[in-house]
Amino acid sequence: MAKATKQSDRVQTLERIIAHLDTQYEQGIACTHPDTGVLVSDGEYDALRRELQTLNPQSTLFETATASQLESAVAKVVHHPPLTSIEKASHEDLAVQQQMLFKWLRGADDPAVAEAPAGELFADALPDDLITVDGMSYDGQPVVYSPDRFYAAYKLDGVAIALYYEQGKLVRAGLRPRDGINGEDVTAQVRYVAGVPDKLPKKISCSIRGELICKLSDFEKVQAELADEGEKLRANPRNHTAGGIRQFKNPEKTARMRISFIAYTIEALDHPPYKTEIERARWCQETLGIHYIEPQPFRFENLQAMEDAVPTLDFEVDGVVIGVNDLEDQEQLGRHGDPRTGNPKGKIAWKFREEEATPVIRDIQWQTGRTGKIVAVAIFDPVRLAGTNVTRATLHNAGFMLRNQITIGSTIAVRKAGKIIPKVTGVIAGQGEPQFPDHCPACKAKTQLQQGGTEEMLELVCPNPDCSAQNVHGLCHYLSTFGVVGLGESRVRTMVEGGKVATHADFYRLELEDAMECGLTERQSLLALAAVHMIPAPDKMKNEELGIAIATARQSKKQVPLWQLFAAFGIEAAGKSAGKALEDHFSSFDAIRAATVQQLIEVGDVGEKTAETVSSYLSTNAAAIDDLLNYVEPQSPKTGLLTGKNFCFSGGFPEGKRHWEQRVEELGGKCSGSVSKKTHYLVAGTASGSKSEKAEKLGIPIIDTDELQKLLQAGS
Ligand SMILES: NC(=O)c1ccc[n+]([C@@H]2O[C@H](COP(=O)([O-])OP(=O)(O)OC[C@H]3O[C@@H](n4cnc5c(N)ncnc54)[C@H](O)[C@@H]3O)[C@@H](O)[C@H]2O)c1
Ligand SMILES: [Zn+2]
Repeated sequence: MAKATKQSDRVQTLERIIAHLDTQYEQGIACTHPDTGVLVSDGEYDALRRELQTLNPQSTLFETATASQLESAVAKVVHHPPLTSIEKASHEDLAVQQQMLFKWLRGADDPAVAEAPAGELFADALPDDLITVDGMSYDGQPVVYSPDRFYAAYKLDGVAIALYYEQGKLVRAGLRPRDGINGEDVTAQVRYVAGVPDKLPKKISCSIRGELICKLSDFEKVQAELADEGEKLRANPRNHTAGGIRQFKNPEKTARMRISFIAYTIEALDHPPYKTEIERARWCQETLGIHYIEPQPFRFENLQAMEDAVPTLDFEVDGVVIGVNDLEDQEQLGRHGDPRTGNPKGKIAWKFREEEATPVIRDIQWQTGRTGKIVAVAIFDPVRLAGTNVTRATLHNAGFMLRNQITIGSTIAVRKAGKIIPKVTGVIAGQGEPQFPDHCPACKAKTQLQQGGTEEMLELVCPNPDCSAQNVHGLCHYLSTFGVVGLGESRVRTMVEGGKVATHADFYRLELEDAMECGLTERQSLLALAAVHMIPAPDKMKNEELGIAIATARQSKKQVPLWQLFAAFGIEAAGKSAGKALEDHFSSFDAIRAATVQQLIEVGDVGEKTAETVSSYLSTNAAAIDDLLNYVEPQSPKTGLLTGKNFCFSGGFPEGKRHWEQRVEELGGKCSGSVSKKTHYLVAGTASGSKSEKAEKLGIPIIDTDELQKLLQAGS
């Protein structure tokens, strides 16, 4: 009795945890354990599901594709046929995972192999060209399978979607829902997804299914743009994609998310000109021109080679899908559970394994960041994980260390999957009271433990506003916001530690001798000054020329856009977009400085907390800002004949895009990187591609630089 109760408690707990994780997964936010707040890896998640499957195979949780509790009010697309999931071969023990695959191979093989009685697989009567997996056995027999029976394709780690075409035209698109049937309608958003054509080259009706992903090269750009705007970075491409496609209020925002589509199946096409998965992929690529994930004939030994090749791909994958190549045979195998919405028996997903190592912490390094948070990094002897040597990993925050009792000498579990940054998931042995430094490693101020959002988020912070580490990071942020290149963290630190730079204004007062007193050579010092004064191509200039250029630059104040100056301060949660909103609203820096918290809140895009932080920053640093204004002059937005007009430039311009943008801005016009309903003109240069198409669709006038010149002259 007691045992049964314990088991049903565990079942309930598992159902609660899995539903919580599925909801986060669907929302595209980090998947964290509901009780501990610690990140849950896919492998750990899969293990929870397996545990539930063993304890209660009848759990209602298995009746739907996911247990997400996300209730979405948006319109739905009814999927026909339903969008299902795939059974998985996944286990922390490789031998067990292989047995899962072998069992499936046997069951899905040609009837002559699948139904052969034990011991007869090698009898002469059976097909003699079977492929044997060396040294492996399943159910007491050698592992064999029919050649050409199966295909293998990478399993894309993205967001599943079905596109519906009628007579060759895109009419609907819906995400994969928990019930497999009623998916969120993203028809408006997919028009901004790369690789989703509005029209097919053939007037066919069908449903093309695949994954929305953010290519790794695009993801880098997304992160750089977010960093630029002072926004929070995304945890990974999949989470970014899941959130990025759900732009229900402003579908055109999807364009900025840089999402792409890759297909993996086509459904509901009458008289398909293909019979196998491999033929279907080729037809989709070659005839429809749609990127299809490439299937190849399955060979067990190739699984490792496919995993080894992952670093060469420009998108994230989390395994290999293996399926029956002949589409009719695949269909005939049927489904697990519900005959419509159950997972297909003709496919299995081989999940790449997360590798785990258990090193002993030799040392813990503490580092203070720009906002004063002090993070702990565990240092250990090199361990080999997913193809790389790992010697350090972050210990997240003070709350994590306290909860897990992590200290020097503790044996920790470190996991890594593919390209993902190694992660400490827990402690194995040698627990001990963590020691937090009493003093900031940089400025020696007394540290504080500070509650984050939840108890799990307990942070160690340096409360000293003059902390050198915070200061170095803050000064670097200031320079990089203005696009200063050639003056990186180590040079800035040298000058801060040498006592020559403490405030933004100090950069502009810095003399050659000052920099040299910090230990830089004459050349290094000149290059540092040239960077501050933004002298173009300084490394091509001789010392003497550089000296003259710097002296000339010093004579006038630097003119900087108001919003950029504001963003450069690095005020928490107030970056580029807050700067632009404030600039729009107040038009002058003096007006922003004079504004009350209440007046700041009235600005769209500025919340109460941000308004308070901004106001307190501006008053606390009033003297330093006055000082800085001796050297830089914030440029209020121009007003002129183009005020209120939005421009977008696309393609190449011999004079450079920036040249034209500046001229538009001088007359009060605004320039943005993407076309939306608010755009008044698209200025097309050479090879202006998708933006022109979009402008055309939205009925926005497309002009060339001759026509722009006329607008500018009318304005001047
Ligand atoms: N870390 C967590 O807490 C957490 C939480 C929820 C889900 N997850 C992850 O998500 C998975 C659960 O999602 P699921 O059950 O829908 O499975 P899944 O999304 O991992 O796999 C099934 C899907 O794979 C996609 N797919 C990609 N490439 C394909 C190809 N070449 N051919 C066919 N289909 C392809 C299809 O969209 C299909 O629906 C878990 O296994 C886990 O890894 C993790
Ligand atoms: Zn400090």
